[in-house]
Amino acid sequence: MSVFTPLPESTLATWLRGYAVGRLVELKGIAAGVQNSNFFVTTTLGRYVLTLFEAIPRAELPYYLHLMAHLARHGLPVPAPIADRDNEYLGTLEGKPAVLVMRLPGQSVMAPGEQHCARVGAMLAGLHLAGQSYGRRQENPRGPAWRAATATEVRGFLPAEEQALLDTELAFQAQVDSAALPAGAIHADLFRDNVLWDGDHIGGVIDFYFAGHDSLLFDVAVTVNDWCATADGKLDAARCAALLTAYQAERPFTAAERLAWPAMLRAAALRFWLSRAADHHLPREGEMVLVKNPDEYRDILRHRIAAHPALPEV
Ligand SMILES: Nc1ncnc2c1ncn2[C@@H]1O[C@H](COP(=O)(O)OP(=O)(O)O)[C@@H](O)[C@H]1O
Ligand SMILES: N[C@@H](CCOP(=O)(O)O)C(=O)O
Repeated sequence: MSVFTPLPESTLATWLRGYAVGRLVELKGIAAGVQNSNFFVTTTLGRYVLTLFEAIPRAELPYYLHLMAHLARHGLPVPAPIADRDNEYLGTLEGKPAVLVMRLPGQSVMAPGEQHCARVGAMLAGLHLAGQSYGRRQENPRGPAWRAATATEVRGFLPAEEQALLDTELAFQAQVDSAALPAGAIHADLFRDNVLWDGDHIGGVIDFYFAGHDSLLFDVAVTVNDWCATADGKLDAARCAALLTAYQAERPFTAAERLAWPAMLRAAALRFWLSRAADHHLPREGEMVLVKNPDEYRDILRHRIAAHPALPEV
C-alpha cells in the first residue's frame, strides 16, 4: 500500500470509539503497497491494520471483507475484519470507505527458498479449497474486460516493440478458453510481499483487495510468476516444482489445467505488466505512493512466451 489520505490521530481516536478495541495508542502510515492507504493502529487492547479504500467502489468491498472473515473462520492465517458496535465491518473515515483488520505477525521474505515455496503452494490450495464454500461471487476485477480497457489506456505510452508484444499477447489470450478450468474465489495477488513469515511458518496472507471469482489456475500462475522467478524473470525449476507439488498434494490439477498452464502463466504476466504500466504512465497523487517496475513483468511475459513449462506429474 501507500498513503494517499493523511489521517490525523484525533480523527482516528474519535472513530475508534465506535469499536470495542480500546483507546488509540499509536498510528503509523505504512509505505508498502500500491492500492489503498494503510496504517498500523495500536490500541490499549490490540494491534490492527486500518485500510482506507482509495479506488475500489464501496459496493464491491463486502465481497472482500466477508471472504477474509470466511477464510479466517476456516483456520487460514488471513486478517479477520473487525466489526464495529453496530456489527458492521465497513465504516467511513475521512470520507473514504474504511476497515480495521487484525494485524498478523511476521515479515515478508523476498528471496524465498524451496521450503517457502512449498508452504505457499499448500497455503494457496487451502485458500482455494476453503473458498469453494464461500457464498458470495464477484468477478475478478482484473479479468478480461479490465485487461482490454487498460491495454487501450497504456498502449500509446509504449515503444513500438512493446506495442507489438502487447497486441500479440492480447490476440493470443482472446482465443484461450477457460470454461473447463475449475474456478472459485481466488486471491489474485499472492506475491511475496503479501505473505508474512513468522519464523518458518506463514503468519499471514494479506491484501485480498484484488480477489474475485476466476480460474484457480490463474491464481497459481500469479503466485508462481512471483515466487519462482529468477532475477531475469525466468522460472526457477526447483522452486516451481516445490510450489506446484505441494499445491497438487491438496488439490490435484485436472487435465484441462495441464493443457492451459503455459497460457495461464502468460495471462498472469500480462495482468501485472498492464497494471504496473498503468500505475507508471498514469500515476495517482498521494503522500507516499509506491509504483512497481513494469519492465520486470514485460520481461516475465517474454520468457513465458519463449518457454513452455509443464505442471509436475503427480
Ligand atoms: N493484516 C496485516 N497484518 C500485518 N501487516 C499488514 C496487514 N495488512 C497489511 N500489512 C502491512 O501493510 C503493507 C501494505 O499492505 P497491502 O495490503 O499490501 O496494501 P495495499 O492494499 O495497498 O496493496 C504490507 O506489506 C504489510 O507490511
Ligand atoms: N502485486 C502487484 C501490485 C499490487 O500491490 P499490492 O501492494 O496491493 O500487493 C505488483 O507487484 O505489481
